[in-house]
Amino acid sequence: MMEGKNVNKYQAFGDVPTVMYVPDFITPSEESHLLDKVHGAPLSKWKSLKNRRLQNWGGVVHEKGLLPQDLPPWLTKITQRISEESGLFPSPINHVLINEYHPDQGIMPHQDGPAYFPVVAIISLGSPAVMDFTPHSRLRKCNDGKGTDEDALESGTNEWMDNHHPFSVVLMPRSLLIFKDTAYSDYLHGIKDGEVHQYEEAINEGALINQTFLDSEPVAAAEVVESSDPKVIRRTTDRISLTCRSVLKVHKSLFKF
Ligand SMILES: O=C(O)CCC(=O)C(=O)O
Ligand SMILES: [Fe+2]
Repeated sequence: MMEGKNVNKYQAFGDVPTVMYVPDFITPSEESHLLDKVHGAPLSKWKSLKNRRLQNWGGVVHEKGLLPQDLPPWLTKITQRISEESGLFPSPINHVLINEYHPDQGIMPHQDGPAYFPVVAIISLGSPAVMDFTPHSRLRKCNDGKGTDEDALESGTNEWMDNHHPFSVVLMPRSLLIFKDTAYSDYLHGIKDGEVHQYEEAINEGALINQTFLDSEPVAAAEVVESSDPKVIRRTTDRISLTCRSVLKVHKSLFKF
């Protein structure tokens, strides 16, 4: 696979080599443009779930592959850039899920489905949030084989095999997060409900220093507090994320499934 031309921007983190975070991947005006496009989509494009809304672009993902639909130009522009710069996608990004979260909404810890190539690129817009990664329950020490991921998350006192440990990434607006390989296969990822997200364990803390976040529009309604108890306060602005992935198996017609 070819290395991306800006591969040095795609810094991995210490013992979590399969997570990359690029602050300010897009400019404030690109952010506004993307937000306008997301909000300009027809209302019928939104699917409401219990705890968030989403738009599905690129077609319908089935267990066996993708029944494709062309991505609109405003999405191909950004996905081509991610693909070219990172050099991590084996084929064009052909699927984008757009999630919208109110400040008190999150997403349950989960793993992405088997239909996707195991590299995920997430662009964040609007309010910041903290994404938590938790090792899969099969990686617990003394695993009796019966533990569920819910058990693992609830007990909090788990010991993990090897160097698998829970960690978090602060997702600032305009940033790009990429996770792949081990982070994709051995961890669940999720975002807590609630307007305040702690981030003591954030692996990208260094990348947050000098963020011009508080000065920038249109997201001044949220705040990153650096103290002995660092946290992200989400306040009034929604967070919109673009989850960009490749589905390798593409079906030309429904009959070929
Ligand atoms: O909103 C995000 O950053 C994460 C979304 C996600 O994990 C997903 O759609 O599978
Ligand atoms: Fe996900």
